Amino acid sequence: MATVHKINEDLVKERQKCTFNVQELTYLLDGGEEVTKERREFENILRNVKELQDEVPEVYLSHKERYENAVRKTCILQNVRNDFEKKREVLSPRNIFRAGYAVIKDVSPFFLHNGMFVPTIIGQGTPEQQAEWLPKAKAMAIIGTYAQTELGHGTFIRGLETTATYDAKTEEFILNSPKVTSYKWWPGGLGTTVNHCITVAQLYINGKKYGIHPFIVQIRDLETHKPLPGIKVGEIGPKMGFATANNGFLGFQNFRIPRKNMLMKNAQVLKDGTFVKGMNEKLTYGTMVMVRVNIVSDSAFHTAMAATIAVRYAAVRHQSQLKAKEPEVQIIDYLTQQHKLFIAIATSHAFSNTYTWLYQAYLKVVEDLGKQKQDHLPELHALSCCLKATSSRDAGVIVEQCRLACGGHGYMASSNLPIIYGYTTAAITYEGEHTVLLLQTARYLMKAWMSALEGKVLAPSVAYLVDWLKSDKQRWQNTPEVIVKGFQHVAAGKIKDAFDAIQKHVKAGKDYEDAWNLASVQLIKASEAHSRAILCDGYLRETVRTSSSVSPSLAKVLNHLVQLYIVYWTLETAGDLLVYSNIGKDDIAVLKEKYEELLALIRPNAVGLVDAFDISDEILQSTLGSYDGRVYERLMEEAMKSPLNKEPVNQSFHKYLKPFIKKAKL
Ligand SMILES: CCCCCCCCCCCCCCC/C=C/C(=O)SCCNC(=O)CCNC(=O)[C@H](O)C(C)(C)COP(=O)(O)OP(=O)(O)OC[C@H]1O[C@@H](n2cnc3c(N)ncnc32)[C@H](O)[C@@H]1OP(=O)(O)O
Ligand SMILES: Cc1cc2nc3c(=O)[nH]c(=O)nc-3n(C[C@H](O)[C@H](O)[C@H](O)COP(=O)(O)OP(=O)(O)OC[C@H]3O[C@@H](n4cnc5c(N)ncnc54)[C@H](O)[C@@H]3O)c2cc1C
Repeated sequence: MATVHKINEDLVKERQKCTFNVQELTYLLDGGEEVTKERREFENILRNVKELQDEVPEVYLSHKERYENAVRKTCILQNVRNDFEKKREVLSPRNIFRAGYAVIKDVSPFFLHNGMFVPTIIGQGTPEQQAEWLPKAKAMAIIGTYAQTELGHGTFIRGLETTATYDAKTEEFILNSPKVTSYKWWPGGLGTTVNHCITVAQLYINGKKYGIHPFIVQIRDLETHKPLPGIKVGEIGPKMGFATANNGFLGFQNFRIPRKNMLMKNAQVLKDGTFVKGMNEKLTYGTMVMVRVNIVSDSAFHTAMAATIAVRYAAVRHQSQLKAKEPEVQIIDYLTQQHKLFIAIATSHAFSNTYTWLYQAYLKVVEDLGKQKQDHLPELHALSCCLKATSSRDAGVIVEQCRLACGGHGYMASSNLPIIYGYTTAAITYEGEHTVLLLQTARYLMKAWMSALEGKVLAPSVAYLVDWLKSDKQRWQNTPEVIVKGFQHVAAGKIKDAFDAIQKHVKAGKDYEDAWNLASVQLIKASEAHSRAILCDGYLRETVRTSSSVSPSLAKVLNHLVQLYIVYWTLETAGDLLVYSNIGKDDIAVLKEKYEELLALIRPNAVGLVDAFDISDEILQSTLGSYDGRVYERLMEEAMKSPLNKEPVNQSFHKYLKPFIKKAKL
């Protein structure tokens, strides 16, 4: 039986100070008591699977051993999940996603199977194709990934070079990678794990190019796992993070697949080679929209993980004296520390709340598309791009801030903060590079601005442009509602400036594309300001909505958090607000005080707030952040696991050091 340790006294005291019911907040964040119970039950089962406990910490394994261990454990995880789902409802995707971190220390080599392979079959396949592939994929009788990016192109997917040439005689597509830059590069699990993939390739029929389309391709033999003839596949090697994700490369040489393997929900190729266009060619990009929406939720979770570690550590850690002759204080009592950490808690809440409404908007668009309606698709694309970009970027900054807030110990692998940073920061690039996605939103914003000038009715997320044009700027008040309006004024002002900059360049004789490039720094700033306005507005609205259905003590704390988020960003962007809104210097001075008051109000609830994220020690895997706060004992226990501590004298002493020292003495 596992030894039960005493909880650190500081943490006990912190938990006694908490003014709200932690469990109530956990249920709220999970989306209901039932979801929490399901999650805890599943995590508890995993906790007791002996084979999932690592004898040697993963960090000491070689690249190959680490991968093999990850595959072994992912297979066990999948079996446990299957058994669980036999008896009960299917687990919610978020609960599986979270539990995965308790098993795989980094990123699973099967990540892309559930994350993109299965969703692409659902989103891009016809009912017949779904009937053929989905049961096998869901049961994991076939394992797949999403192979889009190539060595030469990741962002500009219209420029992909893999070709799929239709041969009407045999009713097959012939896949080829004509150049080294045409090789697929990056797909998770592709290296040595998957036997299938969705390949995105340029379609050619009778010498004519029809753009990029998704194809299901079997790349390895199901029995021997050897690459099929005509397939060149392998792993791309070590990266900054994603150590066990098994990212791979893939090339095709005259590799034939049947016609039915092109996913044809949108566009089709008939037997005789006739190409039937879909309702909108951008629907081929549908899986990316879905994943971008999910990244907002992932960012909330990664931020919550880092906040949990750093807040608990800050409560346990004592360093320096505030006053001479008094004991060293808990570092959480330094206001600068609260400034670093409480925004991390609030940011996680901001992203969770944003995800709640964004996911509903996504479901509505999917439902509409089923009825051949696509009116809300451009707005969803614009929102998912800028919110993916901003949430992943903010999460990266916050995780690093939490690491720094843990001082030297934050640099230890055993704090888990370096690994969390590795996978958080990857999301800034994957699924659409940060700047590129901001520019996609800017494209939408420029059109919206033009429509606003023409007096047209705008989509809800940009309706503030019309208000801004119509009304005088509202008299400033330091209330959350007016500050949110202020963020909208900043966004509107920056959108107008970027638009005017483009017009100026065009008037000076530039092509629109060159004018766009010349204005693009302003365009991304406009897009960022739009994101911040959307985040603050959505977070405030969701908090007001939920506050009426929770206990008054919890409503109060949620209100402190949303205010902190809004005031924090007001002070961070005060320069912009001074330029574009009616805020005055005196208002800013008042808000500085308000910010300090909010830090003080949140202080007694800080540990309770991170406890409410309910992230188990197995998922956190952090010497600094465990529930019991045995920071120093755990640091020492983990250090003792180093293979270098297993023998009193390392052989390198006899081989190298001793002769070296002897020589030095002569
Ligand atoms: C329940 C919650 C928890 C869930 C847990 C589960 C976790 C799951 C995790 C998931 C796994 C995570 C995966 C990680 C691994 C990473 C994988 C990858 O990275 S896959 C590869 C991703 N690649 C990209 O994202 C490529 C980025 N590039 C593009 O998207 C495009 O090339 C571009 C949008 C930048 C440009 O496309 P292009 O065709 O050149 O378009 P234009 O710029 O000319 O625009 C034309 C027009 O189209 C509109 N548009 C563009 N994209 C879309 C879209 N997706 N949907 C709708 N409309 C779109 C654009 O707005 C333009 O409109 P217009 O009216 O003409 O202005
Ligand atoms: C960890 C990880 C996992 C991944 N997993 C997968 C996967 O499973 N499947 C898959 O298919 N892909 C995957 N990818 C690839 C990923 O989707 C691409 O790397 C990403 O879309 C960025 O494309 P790129 O690498 O071509 O960057 P580039 O586009 O070459 O970006 C380089 C720079 O150029 C700038 N730039 C490019 N175009 C423009 C523009 N139009 N305007 C202004 N600036 C521009 C960018 O802002 C950036 O600063 C993964 C990547 C990573 C890092």
